[in-house]
Amino acid sequence: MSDFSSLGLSDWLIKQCKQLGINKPTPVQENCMPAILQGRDCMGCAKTGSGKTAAFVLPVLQKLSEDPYGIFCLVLTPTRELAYQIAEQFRVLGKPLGVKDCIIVGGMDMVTQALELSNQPHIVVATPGRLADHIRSSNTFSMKKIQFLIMDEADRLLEQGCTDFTKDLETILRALPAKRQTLLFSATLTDTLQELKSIAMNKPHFWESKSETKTVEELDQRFILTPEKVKDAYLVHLIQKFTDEHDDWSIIIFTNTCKDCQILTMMLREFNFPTISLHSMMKQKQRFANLAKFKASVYKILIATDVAARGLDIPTVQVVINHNTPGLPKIYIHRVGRTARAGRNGVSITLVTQYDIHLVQAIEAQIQTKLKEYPVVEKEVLKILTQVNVTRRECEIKLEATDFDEKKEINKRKQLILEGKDPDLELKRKAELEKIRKQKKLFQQKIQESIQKQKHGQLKKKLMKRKQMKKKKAEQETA
Ligand SMILES: Nc1ncnc2c1ncn2[C@@H]1O[C@H](COP(=O)(O)OP(=O)(O)OP(=O)(O)O)[C@@H](O)[C@H]1O
Repeated sequence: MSDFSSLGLSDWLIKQCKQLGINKPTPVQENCMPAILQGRDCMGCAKTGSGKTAAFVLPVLQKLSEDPYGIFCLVLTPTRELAYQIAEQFRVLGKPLGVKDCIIVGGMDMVTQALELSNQPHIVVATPGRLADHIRSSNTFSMKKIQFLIMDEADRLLEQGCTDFTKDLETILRALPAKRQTLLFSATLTDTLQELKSIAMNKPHFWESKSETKTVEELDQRFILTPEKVKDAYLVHLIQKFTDEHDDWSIIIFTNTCKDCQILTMMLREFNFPTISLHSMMKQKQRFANLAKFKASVYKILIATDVAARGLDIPTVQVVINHNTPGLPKIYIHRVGRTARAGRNGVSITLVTQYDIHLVQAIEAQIQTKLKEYPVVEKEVLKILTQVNVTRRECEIKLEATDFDEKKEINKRKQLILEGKDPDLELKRKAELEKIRKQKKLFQQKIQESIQKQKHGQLKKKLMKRKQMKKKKAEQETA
């Protein structure tokens, strides 16, 4: 394995790395940094926790030190928390350079951000939506001279999931110079490879770690098969067990929805577990505050939606629990990747109901690893089942008494207005679509039924015919 200096990194940066305990390059750094330093576009696909951030931060800082100006580099990332984490890496590693960074994310004051942008920071780290808003509404900054465009979690930025970034990305790309270096990184690039290649146009250097498995070896991947109604009791049992056995462990629990995240947080608090939550229906300042408290181990348990699935680097996390089985293998890979980072060990436990078995099979096929059953004394779980379910119901009632659902509705309407749509018209359109969908389903059901009837009728006819022939034959034989 080579060292940082043979990869072309300057002494001052090597010294900075040493201070952070980064002594030898990881494979993604070893294979991507020389190409970036040579001025090439680069696409790097390596497992979670393998040091992809430093693989782009270090060469950018080196190039910035040779010709410092603002805005030199733009980093795009799908979540606000991740934007802060990346900016921090630039700040820490680039300390001797006095790097000026600026974070442009939603949920924070736009005027302050506009001012910071006009001060020509060296590095801008942004989520696409808010940056596109600034580009559309302001002419006090220019990104026409940027040297680097970096898309971290690049596949997420390009996929059309619940947050679709494509329109904002178009706006941003139009504001950038064609002559630039484009760097794309993720642990799961392959699904969107073609789209990514069109963004990194200059024959990018593509590097992918050559392992068959998609998750790290240090991760012990487990599952528990449970009926839906017993899930929460398993969860409480597992947390009790982990907290009894380990003082210094942190746990992340992933849930499917914001509401589930909120209810589980309330429930675990009723059991006196130091729990805090992170989901997109919280105010941004609260999100940052909660994450900071979790990172500082003030709270040992974080319950989060997939807003925390990608990129977050919290070394104390030893356990990831999937309260629901992720619908996509890719989401599973990122979620469980919040533990067992940078060579550390970790455990992931996925709660699986009988309806999720096909999802587990898809996950196993993708990661090329079989999940092992996590041993639990079922008697212990059944002992707390009633208490857990009653507590959950109480929390649900408490939440219903708040304006949680109402807030969700308001947030949805706000989002539609921001997208330039009329919320009432949109609701009508959705209702009509739903009606058409139902009619279509009904129609398909009817067709299926008539096909079945027809088949049944044909079969009946065949059987009758056969019977008649048999009868005729028998009569002929007796005659
Ligand atoms: N060469 C290195 N040696 C030791 N530790 C490193 C090295 N490079 C980075 N690290 C550390 O490894 C941890 C994980 O790095 P990073 O967050 O960049 O992972 P990642 O590959 O981006 O993961 P993800 O896909 O989950 O975003 C960080 O704490 C980082 O400081």
